[in-house]
Amino acid sequence: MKYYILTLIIIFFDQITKWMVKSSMELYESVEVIPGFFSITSHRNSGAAWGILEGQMWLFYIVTVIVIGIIIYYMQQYKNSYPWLMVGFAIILGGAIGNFIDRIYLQEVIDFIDVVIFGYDFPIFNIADSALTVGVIFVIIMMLIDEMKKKGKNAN
Ligand SMILES: CCC[C@@H]1OC(=O)[C@@H](C)C[C@H](C)CCCCC(=O)CCC[C@@H](CC)/C=C/C=C(\COC)CC[C@@H](O)[C@@H](O)C[C@H](O)CNC1=O
Repeated sequence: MKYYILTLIIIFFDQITKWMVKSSMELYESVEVIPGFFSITSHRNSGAAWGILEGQMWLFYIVTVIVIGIIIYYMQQYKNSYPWLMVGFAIILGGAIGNFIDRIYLQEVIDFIDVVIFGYDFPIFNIADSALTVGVIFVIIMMLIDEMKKKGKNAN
């Protein structure tokens, strides 16, 4: 149960930062934080990553509900056996719900984290996207570590 607190914290920070951007910045207004690397740019995206499937809200609702359903199912399954995996799932859940709230209320997602990584102007994203990406990578790493542990046991 305590993992859902992590989910709520991510949703809270995601919604707070989006609200601050929406209420205090003009659309497409940009504030350089670290010149040449990191800016806060008020942006909207009615699609998914890289603006794909723009405007397909019903598809996003269905996919997001499926993602949330799968995550909650696995969190119930593994809640006593894989604590670190639960952390990863709770982070993904926070990200998925954060963007889901935007899509329901605004039919688009508020983005504002504008970074230039190795000279590539990465798509502008938000806290929810960061949680989804970090959570997905974290879960993959935890599963790989668990696989190696199992192989190690079988080898002995
Ligand atoms: C992060 C998933 C995208 C997020 O998915 C969600 O909401 C989920 C819960 C529901 C979607 C309907 C389904 C996921 C589609 C998967 C996908 O798209 C492939 C993702 C690859 C990913 C590696 C894991 C790359 C990362 C990209 C970006 C994030 O970099 C940190 C750029 C984000 C910017 O394009 C920004 O405008 C996006 C905007 O905020 C809306 N966000 C979404 O749709």
